Order: sequence, then C-alpha cells, then structure tokens
Amino acid sequence: MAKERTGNLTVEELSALVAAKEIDTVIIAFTDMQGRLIGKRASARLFLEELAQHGAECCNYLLAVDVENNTVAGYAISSWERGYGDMAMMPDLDTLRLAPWLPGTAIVTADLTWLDGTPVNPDPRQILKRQLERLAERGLEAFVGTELEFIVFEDSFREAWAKGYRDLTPGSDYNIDYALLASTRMEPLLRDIRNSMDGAGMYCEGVKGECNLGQQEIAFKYRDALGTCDNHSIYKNGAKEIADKHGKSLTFMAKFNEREGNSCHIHLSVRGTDGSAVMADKDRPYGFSKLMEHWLAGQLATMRELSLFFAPNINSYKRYVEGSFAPTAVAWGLDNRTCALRVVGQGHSLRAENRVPGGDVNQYLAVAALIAGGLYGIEHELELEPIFEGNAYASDAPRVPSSLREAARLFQESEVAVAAFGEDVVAHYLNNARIEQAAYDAAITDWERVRGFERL
Ligand SMILES: NC(=O)CC[C@H](N)C(=O)O
Repeated sequence: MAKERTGNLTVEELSALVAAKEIDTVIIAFTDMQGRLIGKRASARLFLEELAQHGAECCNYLLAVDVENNTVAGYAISSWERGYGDMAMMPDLDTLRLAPWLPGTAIVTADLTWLDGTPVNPDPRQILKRQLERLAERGLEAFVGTELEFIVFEDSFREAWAKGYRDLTPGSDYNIDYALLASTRMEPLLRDIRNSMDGAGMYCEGVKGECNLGQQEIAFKYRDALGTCDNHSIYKNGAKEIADKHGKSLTFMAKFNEREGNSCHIHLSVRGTDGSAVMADKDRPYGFSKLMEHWLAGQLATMRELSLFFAPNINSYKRYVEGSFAPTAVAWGLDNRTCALRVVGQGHSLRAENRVPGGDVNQYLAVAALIAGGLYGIEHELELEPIFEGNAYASDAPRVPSSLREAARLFQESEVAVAAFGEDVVAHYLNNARIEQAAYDAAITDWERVRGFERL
C-alpha cells in the first residue's frame, strides 16, 4: 500500500526539507480571541535550532486587543499598567505541517504560555484542552467536524475594502445550492483551496454550492477535537490567502447581507477512550444511551448561557432568522434542520450537529462550550426533554439569544461557565464582549443614514 501523504511533518522531515532548501520559513501561529490566525514568520534554521524547543515571544496584548488591534482596557492579563510584556508561543510539534500555497513555508500551531512556562488561561486552545482533559478524566474522547460556509466575490480583498464592501460582485448571480454549473466558475479558486489544504495535512472531503450568491462550503473529514480546531484556523486563514492570490475575496462573516448567512455547524461525537460507542444503545429510545441523553440535555440546558462562545460578534446574532436554515429554537430533533441540535448518525457516529455557530465562530471556544455543556448534563444526570418534531421556527421552544448584549448577560450569570472555564477566563471574554458592544453602540451605520438623512 502506498504511504499516505499527509502534509504533516516531523521535525526530522522538516530538517531534511530545510537542508534541501525546499523550506526556508516556519510560521509559528496561534488563534486569538477573535478566531484569527496570529503569529510570526521565522527563518526555518532558527526554528530548528532554537524556536522548536524554546518557543517564540510575542506581546501579551495579542489576547487583549479588539478587531482593529486597539489596546483596550479591562483585561487582567494585559494592560498599560502591566507594561504590555511578552508571552511565549510554544510550538506543538505534532501540528507541524507544510503550507503548499506559501512558497517554502511550513506552519506550526502554538500554545500560549507565560515566560515561566505556565499556561495563559484565556488562550482559546488551552480553554479547549482543559475541557478535553475533563472529558478524558471520565474516559471519554471527542471527535469533531466543523462545516464552514463562505461567500466568494469577484472583487479582490483590497478592492472590496476600498469600496467599503458595497456593490461587490458575488461569485454567482443566483442561489447555487448544490449547483454545479455556476460553482464551476469558482472551481479554479475552490480547487486550489481544497488541494492546498490536503497538502497541509487535512482530509478534504469536497465542496458544494450553498444558497446565497457565491456561497460555498468546503467539507473536511472529522477527527479528534483538537486536530479539527487547529486545522480550522489554518484553513480559514489559508482560504483567504489563496483567494487573495486569485484576485478574489471571500468572507466567513455570519451574515454578509439579508440573504442566507454563513454557518459553521459543529458535529461532535463522543467515544470511550477505549473506542467504545458510549453514546449508542440500540435497545433504548432513538438508540441513545443514558449518557447521550444527559449529554444532549446538558447542551440544551446551557445553550443560551454559553452562546457567547457560539456567537461572539454583533453580526453573529443577525443570522438567527426564521426560515433561513439558521436556528432560532433551542430544541433537538432527529435530522431536523429547524432545531439548534440536529441529531444524526448511529453507533460510533451518533452525534448532535450544533447549528448555532456562524462562520465567525472561534471554534476552540465553541467546542469547549459544547463539551462543558455536555459534561454539565452528565454530572447532573439531566433528563432529556421530548424530541421536537415539525417546524421548530414556529414552536414555543426557548430562543437562541437575539443579541450580543443578551448573550453577554447570560454568560455573566452562568455558573456553568465559571465552573467549567474559571472566573478569569469568563471575565476576559465578557470584557471582550463589552468592548465590542460599546464600539457598536458608538457607531453610526449606513442603515441609520439611509432612513434618517432626508426622510426623518
Ligand atoms: N446548509 C445549511 O443548512 C445552510 C445553513 C445556513 N447558511 C445558515 O447560516 O445557518
């Protein structure tokens, strides 16, 4: 059998590529609060000689700025008072990979630590790792798939910026759900993204058109939760870099216009660490084990209070529109796309698809929240509410929060969040939400001018 080419690299393989002058640059990267891939490019030689073992420093404000990279107040770990010192990006060498769309470049994902080696608690990757440890303490392991949708535009990123993101030309002129013809026009870009990600160690399953103009979804095979979340950031950043090379742009924002939004459905299945199908029991209703019932019940019970981690931006909440395939009802159903939790699969693959996150989600935080919710259900042996059948948009089920303000208030009152993530992490992300809310409250939008300038 031919050796599977994965795109992942060992340090020895990297050394050989550096010696052969095929790789000269290593990007050391982490995912920030906003879900962006952040880091530095290092000479591959320096990486091999020093950084692989000792890490690379970066300013600790990288976990304490807003989207505009403004220094903003209210963070315990990072401030003018503390002198905005350094933290370290410690490469996780298991994540070393080629980045075939960047000449001569490899990428490694890093954990953030203080200079004494202790973890930086608000680092999204560490937040997820702690929840994975809690699962492992119960003999459980999570497998995850994230399904990012995005919208392609003919305009380059710089043209789109210069136009204030108005009057852009989408990659198609009509709804292209599963459409092959119009998607073919985008295929040079889409294929480049897919093949590049395969070459970076991901298993790309394919691509399909979606409902909005120019909207697409590239699917990747599920894998261990941490691996999927690491891949997610590399893919998201890489897809934009590749679009840029093609002179086009694409966006993952949750709701670009009043048509269909960009989702990031998260599929999460749980197995015993011994490989057993702990969520399935064919002799019980729907084939769910008691554990599965508690797990789903916990996710439903905590969905509203943890939604800040599913929907982190002002814009995220505009996606929750009746009849848009984005959920509004906190309910579960079997293969029911009107419910927030859509249960699918069987045996090992029996799982809930959480339809709440949009393309703007920070995947580490969302998966951490799903695990925290599920564990809460297991710990308290919560009973699963009856299945929802029919159109959940028209139901009286509790609603997904309708604004960042509401989500932040619920998160602030959440005992589950404090117990699972720690007070410092909760305070950190509440500060981020408050700052984003304040920036929005201070902004005067196009919508207001169009309505008010002449007519009011
Ligand atoms: N494939 C789908 O179910 C579409 C999802 C929809 N685009 C959303 O924003 O939720």
